[in-house]
Amino acid sequence: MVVFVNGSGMMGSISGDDATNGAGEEERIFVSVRVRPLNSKEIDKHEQLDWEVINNDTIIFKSSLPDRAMLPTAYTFDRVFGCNSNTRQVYEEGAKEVALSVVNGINSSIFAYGQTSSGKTHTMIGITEYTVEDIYDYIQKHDERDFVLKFSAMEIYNEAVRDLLSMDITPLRLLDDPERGTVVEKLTEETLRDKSHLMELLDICEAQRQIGETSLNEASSRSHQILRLTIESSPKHYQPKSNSSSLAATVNFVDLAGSERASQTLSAGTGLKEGSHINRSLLTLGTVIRKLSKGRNAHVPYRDSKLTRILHNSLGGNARTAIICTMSPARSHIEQSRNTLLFASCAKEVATSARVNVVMSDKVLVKHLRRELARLEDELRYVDSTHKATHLDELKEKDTQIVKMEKEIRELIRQRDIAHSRLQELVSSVGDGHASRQSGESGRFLMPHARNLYEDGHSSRQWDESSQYSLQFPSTDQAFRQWDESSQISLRHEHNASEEESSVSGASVSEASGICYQSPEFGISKLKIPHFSNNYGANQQNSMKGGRYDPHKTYHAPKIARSISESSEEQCKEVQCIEVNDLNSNKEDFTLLLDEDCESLLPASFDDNSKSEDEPSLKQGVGFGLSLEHQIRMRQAGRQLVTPDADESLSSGSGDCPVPVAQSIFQDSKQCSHRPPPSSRKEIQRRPGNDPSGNCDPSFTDTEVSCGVAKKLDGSSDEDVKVLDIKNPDELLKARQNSIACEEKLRRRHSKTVSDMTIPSISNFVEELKDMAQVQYQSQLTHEQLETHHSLDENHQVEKGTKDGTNDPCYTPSNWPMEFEKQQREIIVLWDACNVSLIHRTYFFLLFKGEPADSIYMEVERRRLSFLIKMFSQGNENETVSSSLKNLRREREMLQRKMQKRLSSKERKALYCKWGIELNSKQRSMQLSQRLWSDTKDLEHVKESALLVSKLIGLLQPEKPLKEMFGLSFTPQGSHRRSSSWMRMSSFR
Ligand SMILES: Nc1ncnc2c1ncn2[C@@H]1O[C@H](COP(=O)(O)OP(=O)(O)OP(=O)(O)O)[C@@H](O)[C@H]1O
Repeated sequence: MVVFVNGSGMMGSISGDDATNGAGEEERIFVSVRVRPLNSKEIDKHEQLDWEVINNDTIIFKSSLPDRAMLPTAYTFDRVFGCNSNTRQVYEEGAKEVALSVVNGINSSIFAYGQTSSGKTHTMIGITEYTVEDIYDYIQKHDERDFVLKFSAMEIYNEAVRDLLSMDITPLRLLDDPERGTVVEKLTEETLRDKSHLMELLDICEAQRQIGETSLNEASSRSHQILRLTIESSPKHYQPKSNSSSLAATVNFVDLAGSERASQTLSAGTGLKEGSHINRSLLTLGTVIRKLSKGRNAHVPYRDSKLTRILHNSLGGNARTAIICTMSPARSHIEQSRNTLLFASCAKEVATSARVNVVMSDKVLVKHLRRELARLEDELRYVDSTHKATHLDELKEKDTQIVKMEKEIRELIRQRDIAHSRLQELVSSVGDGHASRQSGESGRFLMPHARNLYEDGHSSRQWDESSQYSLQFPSTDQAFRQWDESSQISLRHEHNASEEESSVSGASVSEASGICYQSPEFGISKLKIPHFSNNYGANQQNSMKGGRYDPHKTYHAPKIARSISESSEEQCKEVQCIEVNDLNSNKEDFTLLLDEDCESLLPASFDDNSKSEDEPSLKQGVGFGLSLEHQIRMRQAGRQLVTPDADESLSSGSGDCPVPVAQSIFQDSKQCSHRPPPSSRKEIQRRPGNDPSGNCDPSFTDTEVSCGVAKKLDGSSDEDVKVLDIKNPDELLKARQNSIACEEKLRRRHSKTVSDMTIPSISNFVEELKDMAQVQYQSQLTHEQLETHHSLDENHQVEKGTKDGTNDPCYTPSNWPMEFEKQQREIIVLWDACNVSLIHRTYFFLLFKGEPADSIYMEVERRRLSFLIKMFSQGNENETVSSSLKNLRREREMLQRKMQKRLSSKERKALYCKWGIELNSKQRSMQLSQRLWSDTKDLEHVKESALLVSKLIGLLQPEKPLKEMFGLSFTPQGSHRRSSSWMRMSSFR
């Protein structure tokens, strides 16, 4: 409940927040009785004192009259004041606590009830003054709050409400406000300036009050007077945590008219009417008090009189109430005194529920709202700042997470790079390990497995004699016809193979030995196809277990990638072979390996733009048509050729067949059975010397071949090699028959080159060239050593070598510039005739420009191309040419697409004009692609073709000396080659 006091002084009640006001507790009306002393008239009449205050709360009737014997003798109230009690004491002990509740926001009322001249006015004047004094004293002590005191005064005379602070005697209406209750319309409410101001107003009220002379009181108050003091208070400074409530409460000082009977007042006329109104209000007051004293369920007739209507809240509402009943002790007033005590007794039973009122005037409300607004704004700023702080914290946390993740990513990238580097190291170290462990072991071959190459350096396993082997042999009749028996003996001795088995087809074959043989004519040989038991399917396995190699099937490179994690138990026994028909799947396997582990091996000269959907095989091949494994092997082969074992074994060799050398190569070759497939099945079947029984396949087209140099091993003349008649395939074939191994490799390279659209990196291209040159160099060197070892005419050889330089692997003709041009033109023609890859031509053309050291590379290339010419002339021409043309066409298509990607529109137009292509023609880029390397006689055209191709494939700075860039130098060291030829191998690297 909130008491609202407006500016007009109207009072009412509205619903409020009781929780903030304190729960109202029922409190009985504080009832006290004050007995005044006998006045002069009573003294004069010698009035008997029938009442005696025996203590602070009890008054007794001590009359000795017989008719009064039935009366109660004692009345007990909250407080009883005797004749000697002064008003101060009455205030302090009977009214102060209730009256000062107003400063705490609690409405209060102090009533004075009693018959006329009993001392009501006398008491209430004193109570009012003392209360005012204490209120101002309280205000003075509570300077933390602002107080506003307002005063109003009214009287109810003849049931008319009159404003005692106004000269207007027009009765005031009572209004019923649904929120504030009964309000007195237009009642004057003065805001007090100070205490004196209040005193002045009190004087005015006293002067205004209806006073009449009665028989009992010369200045009898004929009306009910209500003095109303309203106190509003609020804290001076807003303090959110403290009590900042604004309070407003009213204290009513009610001086009732005398409750005597009209007859007692001896009044008549106006006095009678006056008395009837007085009694009506008092009768209603008594009824209300009596009703309230019996409980609140009964109807309380507040509205029966204006007095009870106005004092509704003070009697049965939220106000604290104190009633001071005054009485005369004189026997003559015994009846009125008894009635007063009866009224007091009823009032003592009435309870009210006082509550603290948070009172808001408009001004206070505005002030309060402003303060509340400020508080909310402060809170909003606080919340906003807190929210911002939280948001910033979240951002900081996310930033920290991002930094952490970036760090992890960098770490993962670093680990990946380390893994790649480690992989490369392992690949190299494993290869080296194989080479070093193979030499000098007789009867057993270290059989590396492709998988092991990528595992660790201890992956080499002894060749298991229980394994199934099949052998493949040189692909020409000549190879077998010229087979030297001594080599078979040596091999049998070396590998404990059965002679019977070795003599099959005129060539040594042993299913159990798994050896390779070297033809003295061809300078190399090798081959083994270890058994195919695992990973190749039961049919294949069964077909090979009996030593029967199906000549109608071709086999080639093993699966590498999948083998990395497989059981090592299997690794020494079999090398997986895959039919050529499975080439695609094999490629996928290899791709898998490279994708996962060998990405770092990709040539750096290709940027990301070089990748396209058209070139998914970029990673499928590393190097120029040769596998990574092959490159490793080739390096091993080079080392094997110059190991001390080779020298020691010279004596066991015979003639032109250097067994140790052959063995070295052979052993090495055994590691490399995972090679590309033959070009076709027909090719195998047509090969001379092919054993149709199936025990061996002399074609060994699906085996890895180490390149020897026929001309030096079979003693053929230098001219046979160096002077090529490309118009005479038969002659070419005859001249190259002694280099079958090399041819095989070249053929494989050719096959690989034309069949694989991978753009080889120039670095790998160079590596292979160096391998090739290295083999040739060593072959020549070995041949020279063999001749010396077998006590040939050394002087003659030295003289011959010195004379014509042919004993020097790095021999360069004195007229090399002219010779170079001649060979270059020859090679260009051969490239075109063999449908060699344009990229290969480009690399080669840009690398070798006529320096003396280029001679060996030119020689190698010429041999390779000569071999291809021979291949074309062996009845396989149609198929081989078709295949090479097909791949060349694919390469041109790839280059065409590159034009679209790497060349701007402007550049393309310039090229079309330069190359004589109509700008309005269709498929201009294809036309340009078709014209690349098309004119073999125009060296300028060749050069432009090379430069354009190099640009299309992303070769950086093709004009620069590429040979130096890629370490492709071949430095002859003729003066020391006999004593330290093996050391000179470093010059190839
Ligand atoms: N306790 C008292 N001590 C001394 N004098 C008193 C006391 N009470 C009343 N009087 C005196 O009695 C006279 C009448 O008192 P008062 O006017 O207060 O009576 P009243 O009850 O108000 O009468 P009415 O109802 O007619 O107004 C006054 O002169 C007053 O001074």
